[in-house]
Amino acid sequence: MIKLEDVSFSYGNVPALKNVNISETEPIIMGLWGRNGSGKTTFMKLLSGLENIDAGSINVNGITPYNNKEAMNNITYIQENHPFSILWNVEDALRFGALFNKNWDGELAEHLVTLFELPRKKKIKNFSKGMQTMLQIVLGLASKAPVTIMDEPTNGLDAYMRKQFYDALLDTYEEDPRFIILSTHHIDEIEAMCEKIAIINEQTIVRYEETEELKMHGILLSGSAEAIEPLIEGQSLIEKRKLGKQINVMIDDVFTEEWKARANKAGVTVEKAKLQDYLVNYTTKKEVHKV
Ligand SMILES: Nc1ncnc2c1ncn2[C@@H]1O[C@H](COP(=O)(O)OP(=O)(O)OP(=O)(O)O)[C@@H](O)[C@H]1O
Repeated sequence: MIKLEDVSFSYGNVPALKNVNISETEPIIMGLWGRNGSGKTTFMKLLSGLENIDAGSINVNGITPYNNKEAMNNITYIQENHPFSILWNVEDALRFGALFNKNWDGELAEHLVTLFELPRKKKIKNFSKGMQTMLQIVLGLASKAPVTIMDEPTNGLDAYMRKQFYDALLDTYEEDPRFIILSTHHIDEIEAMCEKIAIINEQTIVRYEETEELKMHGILLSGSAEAIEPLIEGQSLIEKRKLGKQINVMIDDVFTEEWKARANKAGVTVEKAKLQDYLVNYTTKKEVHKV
């Protein structure tokens, strides 16, 4: 489905991606997580052929996307704040979708517009942030492109609408498996939908793993300095805070029964870190060191 080998890209003199390597052969739902400026948008632009790579090789569903008219038939990229015409309403957007997407599913589009309770005649420019996001989701899912890329698809959605999106995505994916990429800053909002997650940091993909595997990482310990210090010796710490006599640490390791037993024996509180917290610490590495 996608294969990038040693891909690099700069905006003029500004490097945005360096030596990116990632390969996925299955039509899965993939999460793309990274902090601000890490290179997510650039990565999605290269996949969709909006920009050309400077070095390396890129293959998306069998094609090199840049300057390739086949890209339109294979790849849909729904940007955050998609630039809809100021004159358009939902019906105009759907007509546009049908015109430019070979696999357009009009029935699905209608179903999603109803599900998301989008007004058909109101100008899109007067939509709320969440309503615009919902319309972007409609266009992304109804395009039925073999490779569908959606930038921040949960942005502005409330909990109820996120659930609607979640259900709609999984329904259409089950019916028509395809390669779907969802980018986000907030992994909690998409992790339940994604089989695998790619982590982008400092302009490259640093990890690409099964969500379940990634979720096992990050151990939080808190207790007195005397109890904690022997436990963390030799471990890779990605966060360390002192609160009076208490120390809180996050260890970059897999949360196991063995860890629980060790911590309990030492009288130290132990819990699994939230994935979002783990990723933030992993990519900032405020206190990365072997003790
Ligand atoms: N048009 C541009 N011209 C010059 N530099 C750019 C341009 N677009 C992005 N960059 C730079 O490329 C790097 C990667 O940016 P990119 O937009 O891909 O990150 P991002 O992960 O999508 O960020 P965010 O989450 O904040 O949207 C950043 O250093 C950014 O400043």
